[in-house]
Amino acid sequence: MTADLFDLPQARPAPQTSTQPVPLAEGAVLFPGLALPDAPALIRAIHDLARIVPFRRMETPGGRQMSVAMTACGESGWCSDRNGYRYTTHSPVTGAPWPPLPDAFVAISRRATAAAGFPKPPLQSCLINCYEPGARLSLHQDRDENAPHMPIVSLSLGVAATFLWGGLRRSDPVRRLRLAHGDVVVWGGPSRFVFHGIAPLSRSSHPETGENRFNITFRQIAPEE
Ligand SMILES: O=C(O)CCC(=O)C(=O)O
Ligand SMILES: [Fe+2]
Repeated sequence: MTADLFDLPQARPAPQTSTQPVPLAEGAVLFPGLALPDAPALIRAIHDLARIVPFRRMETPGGRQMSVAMTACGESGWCSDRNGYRYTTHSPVTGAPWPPLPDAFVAISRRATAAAGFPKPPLQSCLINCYEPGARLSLHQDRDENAPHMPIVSLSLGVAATFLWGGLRRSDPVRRLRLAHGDVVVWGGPSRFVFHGIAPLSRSSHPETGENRFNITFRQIAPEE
């Protein structure tokens, strides 16, 4: 894969249909447009979930407010506050268990995982991120889960973003990839702990989400189901 494919976020036009998978590293692949047919149902499900547990901008352990607003569903949901990052079985906001995964979520997690060649889909937890213009997620590893053999499945909906895809060390070079509406990235195996993030979201608009970008990530958080 040549570097210039990745260096220019605008180099790849937003696909109207799915196109060929783009390998990112061993165990990591981008599926342009894989979730496009499911996008309206996924977005409806996000709005339904947000009525049960509203999006909120959580505090980091260092006391800063995240620019990305989050909610969750599944057996467990990811939370951050002054005490650290963790998964909880109940929403700290409602005190109730997190809502179950909507059927449309389960279906796309299964499809993407199979397409990437992993034997089982991660379905225990789903984090939903809402980015407004300027919101970002700095370079990090997903390592609050206790199931290193299971991949992360990540879907992008709405306004396109620049995905930062690094290496296993924070200091490794970082590629910039455009993630458009309906794109899916799966990373696992030797890429499970690759550093990644999202550059500040540009102000733009999408017919299905307005100025927002939604991201859904599926994770397995315990060694066995
Ligand atoms: O928004 C994205 O595409 C990435 C989200 C992410 O890395 C995370 O939620 O841990
Ligand atoms: Fe992440």
